[in-house]
Formats: sequence, structure tokens, C-alpha cells
Amino acid sequence: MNNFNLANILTVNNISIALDVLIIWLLVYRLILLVRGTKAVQLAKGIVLIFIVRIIAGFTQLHAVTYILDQIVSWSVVGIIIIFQPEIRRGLEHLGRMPMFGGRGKSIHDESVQLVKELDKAIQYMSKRRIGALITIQQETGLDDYVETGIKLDAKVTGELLINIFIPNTPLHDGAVIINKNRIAVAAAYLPLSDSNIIPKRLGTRHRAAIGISEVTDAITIVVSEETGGVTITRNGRFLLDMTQEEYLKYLNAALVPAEEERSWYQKVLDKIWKWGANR
Ligand SMILES: Nc1ncnc2c1ncn2[C@@H]1O[C@H](COP(=O)(O)OP(=O)(O)OP(=O)(O)O)[C@@H](O)[C@H]1O
Repeated sequence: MNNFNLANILTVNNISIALDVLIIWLLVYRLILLVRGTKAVQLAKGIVLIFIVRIIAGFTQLHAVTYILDQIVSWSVVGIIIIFQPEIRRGLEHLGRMPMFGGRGKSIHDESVQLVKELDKAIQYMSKRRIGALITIQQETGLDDYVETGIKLDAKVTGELLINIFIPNTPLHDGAVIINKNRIAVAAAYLPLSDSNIIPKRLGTRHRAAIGISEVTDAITIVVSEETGGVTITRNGRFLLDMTQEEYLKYLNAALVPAEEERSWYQKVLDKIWKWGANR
């Protein structure tokens, strides 16, 4: 009965199996976050379907179907790399920006502080003058489907540019600005409208669009109301209405600015190894 032995469970083999599962789980999780909200999801569903049919065909000994599906599967590796190229590139860029790869953590922090500063400049200006604005900041989920609907800018985020975009009766003012990786990807983008019935009636389509995008992605969206000048932030289907400057700055800093690096011991060791390698 009493044969429970921790040493038997914590074998190198078991630990490596657990690590294996954990790493795969993390990779799949990050992949899902990356492709959520993009057309890649439909493609992923198709791939899963092919795999299911392949397994069934294997069990039921449908040799011709198995052969064809095997060919498709082996060629689809090349296809996947081509089709998912933007997502793969984004993922690798993300990896490359990790602090241990060249210690760029500080500059990501500084860039985010600057982003919040520029957003604040624009929000203050537009709020005081009742210039309506809709700004969506991409997080983990890809926003490619919505970026496609806008007019490409790929410009540095500055308060002045944001203000200029939303000046009424100018070509870019209608729709949303989408910010990705601290750059304005597009202006005049169309966001999905929420059909939630908890949204106050006084809020129109600009706010519905901001809540809509927050329901289907993890993006953070800022709305400046044309009617009241009120500032609203939406995220994960929730909205914070009529925020003061202090409130939205606190929110944006917490959500967008990574903490100044408090490097753990293993990160310090990795940094040292990386720098040692780079200096050779
Ligand atoms: N689906 C959408 N995607 C992006 N922008 C949108 C969308 N729907 C509306 N807008 C923007 O919102 C503007 C209309 O705002 P509307 O007055 O209906 O909204 P509101 O929530 O009442 O905001 P406000 O308080 O600023 O008036 C449009 O001119 C357009 O710029």
C-alpha cells in the first residue's frame, strides 16, 4: 500500500516529459493568441480537419485516401510556411525582442512610455476641442483583418499625427487608427460593431465599434467622444467611460508599459552568456 515515493515520480524522464508537454502547450497557446482574429483561423480549422480525416482513413485502411492525404500533409508544411509567413515573422520578431537577445528591454520600456505620452497629447487636444477619435492598440491578437480595411500609414506615433488624422472632414478622420508595435499601421479602419445590449443608449457607433473590437480581440481601444469630449477605454468586452486624464494615464501605463527590468538571476546569467558570445 505504502509505495508512494516522490523520488519515483520526480525522475529525469518524468520531468522532461512534463517540460515537453508544458513547452508544447505554451507554443500552441501563443500560436492561438497570435492567429486569433485573423483569417489564419479558418486555415487552421482546415488543417485540423485534414488531420482528423487522415487518422480515420488510417484506421479504416482507406489506402488511396491515406496516400493522398499523406502527400497533402507533407507538402502542406511548405504551404503553411508560405501562408503563415506574416505570423511566423511576427512571432520570431517577438522572440528577438526579448531582453536576453541584446538587452533591448529598456528601449521597449522607453518606447512604450513615449507611446503613452503621444497618446495623452492627442487625447488632451481632441478631448478639449471635441474631436471624435477611435484608436485601437494591438496586443497579442493579430488585427490583420481590420488593418486590411484601413488606409496604410506605417508611421511613427506622434500626438500631432493622431490629431491631424481625426480632424473632421479630412480623408482619414472616419474610422479607426490601428497601432501595432508602437507604429500607426492604418487610419480609417472599420471595426466590428458590438451588438451588446448593456451599452448605454447614448453611445453611438464609434463606441460600439470600440467595444466590438474588444469583444473579438485583446486590443486596447481609446475613444474620444465628439459629443462630450469624454474619454473611454475598451478592452476584453468591458468599457471604462468618461475617464479623467489621471485615470486613463494610469490605465495605459499599466497596460502598455512593461515594468523596468527587475532581472531575475537566470536572466542575468543568460545576459552574461549572450554578451560574452556577442563580444567574441
Ligand atoms: N464600425 C466602425 N469602425 C470604425 N469607426 C466607426 C465605425 N462606426 C462608426 N465609426 C466612427 O464613428 C463615427 C460616428 O460616431 P457616432 O457619433 O455614431 O458615435 P458615438 O459613439 O456617438 O461617438 P461620439 O460621442 O463621438 O458622437 C463615424 O463617423 C466613424 O468615424
